[in-house]
Amino acid sequence: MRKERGLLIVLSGPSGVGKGTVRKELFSQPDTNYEYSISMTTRQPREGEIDGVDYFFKTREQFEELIEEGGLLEHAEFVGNYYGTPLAYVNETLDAGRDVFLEIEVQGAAQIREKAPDALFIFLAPPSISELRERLVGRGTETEDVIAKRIATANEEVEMMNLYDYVVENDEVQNACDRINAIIMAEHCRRERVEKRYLSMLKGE
Ligand SMILES: Nc1ncnc2c1ncn2[C@@H]1O[C@H](COP(=O)(O)OP(=O)(O)OP(=O)(O)O)[C@@H](O)[C@H]1O
Ligand SMILES: Nc1nc2c(ncn2[C@@H]2O[C@H](COP(=O)(O)O)[C@@H](O)[C@H]2O)c(=O)[nH]1
Repeated sequence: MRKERGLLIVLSGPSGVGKGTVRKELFSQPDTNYEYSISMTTRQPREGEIDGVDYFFKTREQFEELIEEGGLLEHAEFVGNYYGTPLAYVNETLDAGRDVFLEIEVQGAAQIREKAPDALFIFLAPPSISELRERLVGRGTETEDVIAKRIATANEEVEMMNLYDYVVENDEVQNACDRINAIIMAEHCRRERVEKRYLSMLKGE
């Protein structure tokens, strides 16, 4: 029997909204049924970040080679650094029938919308821009200058939220996780219904 291709789930939203926090919480749940695609970046590792766990850390030369070779599903330059999704891992995992979860910024999500319009697009939104700023400052990983650039970019990014299938407010981490799990479950049910309808149409029922 033909194996159903997995679902590509794209979680996007401004820097500091809590994408990583929500994603880690989702993946800490024992019944999580999707795989996380580890991104590549040219940014310097933050304290405690591990190569191959948080990111695959690359030089600009290595990253540009990957772009040339067509090794990335999408990539973007964000506040001075490259970020991108390895293509082979995503394809192999989806082909094996497993769902893949991407946590990326909005330019990359827009590229995936072009290449894989049947992916599920979720925008994680902050309660307000001032709360977003507080979260970025509170995280304490960027300089004031970089925080200012990320906030300026966030103002443009929130304009894009109407292009997404769903907008989830990250007020409380657990609420956001519950909403995302419900959206993914509903999407699977919708796809199953469409597939059944299509098969019965083919059989002439
Ligand atoms: N619902 C929430 N309420 C309060 N603080 C939160 C919430 N979600 C995340 N945070 C905090 O906000 C900060 C930024 O979160 P996180 O690093 O997960 O954001 P991000 O969207 O992944 O950022 P980036 O895109 O820069 O990687 C962290 O200090 C985190 O603990
Ligand atoms: N387009 C892509 N964006 C990505 C990817 N991996 C992470 N990101 C996003 O970049 C910013 C900055 O990340 P940070 O770790 O430096 O704070 C943030 O919005 C990430 O979600 C990717 O593969 N492609």
